[in-house]
Amino acid sequence: MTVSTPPLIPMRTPVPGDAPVPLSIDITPSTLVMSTPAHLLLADDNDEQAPLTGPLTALASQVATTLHQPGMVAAGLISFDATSSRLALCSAPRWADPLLAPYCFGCRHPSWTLKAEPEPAAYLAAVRQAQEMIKAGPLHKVVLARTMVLEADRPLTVKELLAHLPGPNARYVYAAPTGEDTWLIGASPELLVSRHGRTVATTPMAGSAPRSFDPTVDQARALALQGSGKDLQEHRLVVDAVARALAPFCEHLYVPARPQLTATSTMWHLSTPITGRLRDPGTCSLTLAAALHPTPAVCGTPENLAREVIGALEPVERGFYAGLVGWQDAAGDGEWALALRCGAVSGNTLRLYAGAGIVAGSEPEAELAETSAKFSTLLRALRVHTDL
Ligand SMILES: C=C(O[C@H]1C=CC=C(C(=O)O)[C@@H]1O)C(=O)O
Repeated sequence: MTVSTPPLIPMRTPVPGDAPVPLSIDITPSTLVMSTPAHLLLADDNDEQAPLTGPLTALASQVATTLHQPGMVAAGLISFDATSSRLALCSAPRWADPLLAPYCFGCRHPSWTLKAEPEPAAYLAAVRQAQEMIKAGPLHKVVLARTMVLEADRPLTVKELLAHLPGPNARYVYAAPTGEDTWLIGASPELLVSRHGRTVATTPMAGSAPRSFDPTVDQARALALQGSGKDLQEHRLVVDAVARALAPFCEHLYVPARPQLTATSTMWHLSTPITGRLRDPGTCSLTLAAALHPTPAVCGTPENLAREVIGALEPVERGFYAGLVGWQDAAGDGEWALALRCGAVSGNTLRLYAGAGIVAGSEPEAELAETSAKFSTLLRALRVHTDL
């Protein structure tokens, strides 16, 4: 069994003013917080420039004209449907070492009430409907998501929620403002794309299995995933789409023939670390993100049909879930993770999102269990005990 190491991301060279791991993170309601395998970024809105809110296709040129000073970054969220974004333009980003472990000790957790939306039975019905469409063709794969609404007995703060999220293998931990006193927080395993100089990296994931507390069962699930025809097919669709989208930008593109296993604290995933070298050093990270998003890891194939099916079968708008969270600097370097394993925070409410890739060979009950396991990334971190 091969278990992957994190993707190769060159460390950013420390500059004067960088801080060591912070003991307490100083954030305001407009701070984007993003911890990646290489660093922690804290980016605040610039008082003189409103955040960029346009479609993904317009962002590369808007960011290029707006980031006029070395050291500035544009950082934030891009929606799943790519029509809207919220990128703060930050002239003095704070960089520090990544967050590796929870940094909240002995806090009082709220009491929660939970409600699945839609109910599990409705999700199962939607999965079966999607499978009928796949049988009829030409749909091959669609990612169907559901949500879980958690109501706390008191208002939630991003600071307290974020403090519990870092942990083993949650490669991208983030809290990003989405509006007046609303945020998306999450702990995602998946890198959509990074660009550092001429080096491009992406780690598509698809094909998953919940982890088990029993080590024997856990290993058996990992091995079964590695040999599962259904999961390998689901994974291949994503790798092919990603390689096709990146190829025109790259003079070399290394695509491993077989996926690896990646573990998070709650899931096993099939993942393929792809690296490339840019043909044109002027291609920025947002141009690459626009060419890739949405991959079949969050949407499906064919893409337009999958989008329609998602619109028809998912009762809750995705918003920024399954969109992108990340940053780009004035040199065009940047990192964009998929906004997965996340929840939208507003007042006392936290709405969690989780999806699963549906293909012809899917078993609806297993896809429901997979979404439950994906919810448990945040539920466990926040000490919410529930039988999903
Ligand atoms: C859509 C989600 O996960 C994606 C990422 C990794 C594996 C996936 C899968 O196996 O279905 C999903 O494509 C989610 O976490 O909500």
